[in-house]
Amino acid sequence: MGLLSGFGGPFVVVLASYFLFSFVQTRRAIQRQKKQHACQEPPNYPHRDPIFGSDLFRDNAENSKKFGLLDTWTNRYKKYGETFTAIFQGTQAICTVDPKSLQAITTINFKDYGVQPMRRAATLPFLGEGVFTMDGAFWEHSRALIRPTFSKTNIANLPAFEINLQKFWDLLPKDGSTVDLKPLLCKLFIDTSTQFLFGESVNILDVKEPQRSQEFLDAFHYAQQGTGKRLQLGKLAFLYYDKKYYESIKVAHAFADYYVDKAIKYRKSHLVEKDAKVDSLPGDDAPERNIVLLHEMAMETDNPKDLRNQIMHGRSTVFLAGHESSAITIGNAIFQLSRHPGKWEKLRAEVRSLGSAPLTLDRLKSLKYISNVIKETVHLYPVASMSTRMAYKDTILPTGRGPTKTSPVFVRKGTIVMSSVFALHRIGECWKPDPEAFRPERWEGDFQPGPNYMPFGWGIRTCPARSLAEMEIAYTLARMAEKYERIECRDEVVEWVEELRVSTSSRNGTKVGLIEVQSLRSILRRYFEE
Ligand code: HEM
Repeated sequence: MGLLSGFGGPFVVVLASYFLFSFVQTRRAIQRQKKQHACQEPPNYPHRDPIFGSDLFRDNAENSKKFGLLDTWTNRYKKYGETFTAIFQGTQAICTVDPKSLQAITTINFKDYGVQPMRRAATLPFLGEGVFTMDGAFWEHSRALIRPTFSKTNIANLPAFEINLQKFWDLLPKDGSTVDLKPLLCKLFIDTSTQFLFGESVNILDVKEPQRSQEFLDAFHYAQQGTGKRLQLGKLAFLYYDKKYYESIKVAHAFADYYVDKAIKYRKSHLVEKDAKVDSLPGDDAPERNIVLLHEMAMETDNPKDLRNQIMHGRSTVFLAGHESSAITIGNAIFQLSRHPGKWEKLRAEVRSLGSAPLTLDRLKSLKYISNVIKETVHLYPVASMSTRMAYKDTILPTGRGPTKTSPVFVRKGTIVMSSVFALHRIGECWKPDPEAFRPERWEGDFQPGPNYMPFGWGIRTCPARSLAEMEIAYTLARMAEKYERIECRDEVVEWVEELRVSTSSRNGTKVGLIEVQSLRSILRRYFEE
């Protein structure tokens, strides 16, 4: 005791001096780097609580409750500038929608940033570790697992998709009465993506189908909703407790495990087949088989946990990505087209110009207006509306500050860099004069928004399924155009209202009346007969 009290004073002084010295050294190093790169300071968000940023947190929560968080962020960028600093749950944050900076984060300076610190803990109970939540070697391994499948299936399996589409038609009213397309489109893509992922569809479109699939789906959506809340809570995710959330996770995992077991059996039998083939005569070609993502992954690993994680994984899981993003985007496109009958007619005229031959991939690719409708839909309503990264080291955002907005911004290690893709798609000069208008025509000619447009992400972590998704969306719209003369808006609320979960969608769905081509003819026939 005496010894401690004897040394206590000098020890504290030495320790304090050490910290002071390191602090001064770090500040000097930062100043040197700032000077070397001619960095400028971004403006600060006017916090009332500059330590924890609790005012910003509360403001976000209140606007989220009023379904106005996306507009709130857009207005903040308009007010404080395209790049400004803030405090997010006690951590320094840089909020930016500067296109060149976002481009640098996702390409040349990719390794300086990561997603894991924000995503892993919040998503772990449900999604485990996988391509969506991890960085570095783990992410590279996960991405490598799914890459071969996406490169082979860039070409969507349209005949298989058509089978599901036929079942989808059966669920739609034939008499033009009001229907909300949102949940039905979701079912269409659940069947499509489970076919692609597991090799067998859960057949949720089938009205006679067992309630097991519905039970899984409800559990999946509940767990997904809880995961969305945990992501919003950020560092405070551990405070989130909901018994039903954990029960839902158990149901969803049990469902996934069934398919994982099958995939592992497939791997074993396929490896035996492969060994047998070594002894077979040359020229014995393997029969054509459909690509099943889980089987492709099972050929790379036999680790059940690894496989389940890849199945369960958020946007990256093929499951969530496959069924949600495309379904939401088609719903949003119809949402707008039902409010713009002239544009629906233009889309139909383009599809009619192809004649009666079946819709092949090449024919789909020639449909420029449909392609522009898709681009415009994800411009207005990006499914991934927010993007967040953390700096793993001291680094630089190349532009964004200074009088000409070309001066770099210094980013200290541990800073969160937050971006609103929703705001990015509204703020840039290229969107003027009508960034909020639904105008597929803006994509005609040589319009190139470059990094002002990132609905599928950008750079190294960009969506690997972009072509697949675009083809499936184009096919669905083209087939609807063949079938429906008119799509009437039946929403009571005219505006699009946000719903923020892991993905961003229309809170009020897409309520429409679908007027079939034939039924219009028969109405006219009846009219003239009378
Ligand atoms: C309209 C449809 C879609 C949109 C708008 C979309 C958008 C995105 C975005 C923005 C990202 C990047 C997220 C980030 O930066 O962290 C992403 C990643 C990803 N998407 Fe998509 N996606 C769509 C459809 C799909 C589909 C259908 C699949 C699979 C069948 C898929 C699989 C993935 C995967 C695996 C990743 C993770 C990439 C990585 O982190 O390395 N997406 N998607």
